Amino acid sequence: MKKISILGSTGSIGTQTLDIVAHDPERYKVVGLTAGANVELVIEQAKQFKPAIVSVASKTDADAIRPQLPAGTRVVYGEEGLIEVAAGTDADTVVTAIVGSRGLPATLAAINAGKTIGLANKETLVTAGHIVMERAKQRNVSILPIDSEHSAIFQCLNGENRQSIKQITLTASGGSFRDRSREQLEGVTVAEALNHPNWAMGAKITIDSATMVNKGLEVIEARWLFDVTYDQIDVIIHPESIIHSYVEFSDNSIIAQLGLPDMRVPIQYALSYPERNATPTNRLNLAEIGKLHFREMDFDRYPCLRLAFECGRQGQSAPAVFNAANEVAVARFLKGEITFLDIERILETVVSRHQASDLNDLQMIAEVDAWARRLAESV
Ligand SMILES: NC(=O)C1=CN([C@@H]2O[C@H](COP(=O)(O)OP(=O)(O)OC[C@H]3O[C@@H](n4cnc5c(N)ncnc54)[C@H](OP(=O)(O)O)[C@@H]3O)[C@@H](O)[C@H]2O)C=CC1
Ligand SMILES: CC(=O)[C@@H](O)[C@H](O)COP(=O)(O)O
Ligand SMILES: [Mn+2]
Repeated sequence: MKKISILGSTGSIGTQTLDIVAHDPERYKVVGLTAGANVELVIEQAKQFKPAIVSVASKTDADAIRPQLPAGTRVVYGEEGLIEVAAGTDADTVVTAIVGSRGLPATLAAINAGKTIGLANKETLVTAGHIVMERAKQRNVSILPIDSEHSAIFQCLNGENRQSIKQITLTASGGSFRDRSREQLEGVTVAEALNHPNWAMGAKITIDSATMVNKGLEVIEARWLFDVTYDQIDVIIHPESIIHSYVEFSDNSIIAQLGLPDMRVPIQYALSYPERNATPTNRLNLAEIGKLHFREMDFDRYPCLRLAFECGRQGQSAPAVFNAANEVAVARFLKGEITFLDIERILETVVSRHQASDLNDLQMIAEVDAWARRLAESV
């Protein structure tokens, strides 16, 4: 039986991970859960899955939920609580499903403790890819991608010689506004932006998908996970999200991974790797679908993707600044403080005012992250 802790169990990835666990209770046991604001849901989850430890955002929440949890459940809170759940249990695998770079310290703590990482939280790799990957190598820890594109690539590379990779191509749905011109983006609403054509996901990633920042983060994530150069990474628009990504090899052969857009497949693969287990998902029927479509990426239509490539190529602190500015801009858009197009204006302003420098530790990362956030709040 595999023991699992989930950081961010109340979110889209967190709840789908629990769905996989509930589908296979003989194979998986939950030992730790963490929530942010949604204490009602984490209470329900704790009653159903009986983890040894639960973390919530604040001491007030921790004190309030303690009497409602199964007897013996440890309740912790805050940043230290997250780290305790990430590193202080007998979990084999820690699923990182918190949104944003705030997940970084707990992810590193889990790696330090020798836990296998099921990585959904792409912002951690964008912010500190060099530190995370180096630490994982030192500790001989596997980082198994949950992000659908990276799970696809990981599956395409199974048994392949990494030296034979010619090109990795990430597929992008195009997001909520894929059929609109840039002029038609003026005045779009939050509700429209949250209406993703293919995937039901948390609010932040859904907005990132619409701006194409999500694909930018994924380009940087792929650079670290698969140790390839930015020249080896390409993005193509594929509106159906059936081909989740593909790899071209030195002999011009291409291997792709396909499936219906359902995150429970890549989650299951990360939990069961190197085995494959059944999932409670629907099967793909290509004859029923009939046609799949592809379009070349238009970097003028999606300037945030161009900026992400530039930040990735620049390296050092540039990706961390790009990520932090984006987290603030998206939060401001979701609160109705700025327009959709202001997100990219903020990103461009913050990135252009940043002088990239080396990031050697968490303290330096925290400082540059805070600088970018302050500027993104004030633009
Ligand atoms: N959703 C998807 O299909 C995919 C998501 N990802 C990545 O996975 C990660 C999670 O995404 P998703 O599940 O959509 O996001 P959600 O917004 O649905 O969930 C985020 C989770 O993080 C928790 N959280 C938020 N703020 C805090 C905080 N301050 N302290 C502690 N916990 C906090 C939330 O808790 P609460 O709700 O209790 O406040 C929730 O459990 C992201 O990095 C995303 O990019 C990658 C590929 C696909
Ligand atoms: C499900 C998943 O992995 C998301 O990151 C998804 O890729 C978002 O879709 P697009 O960014 O392609 O619109
Ligand atoms: Mn993805």
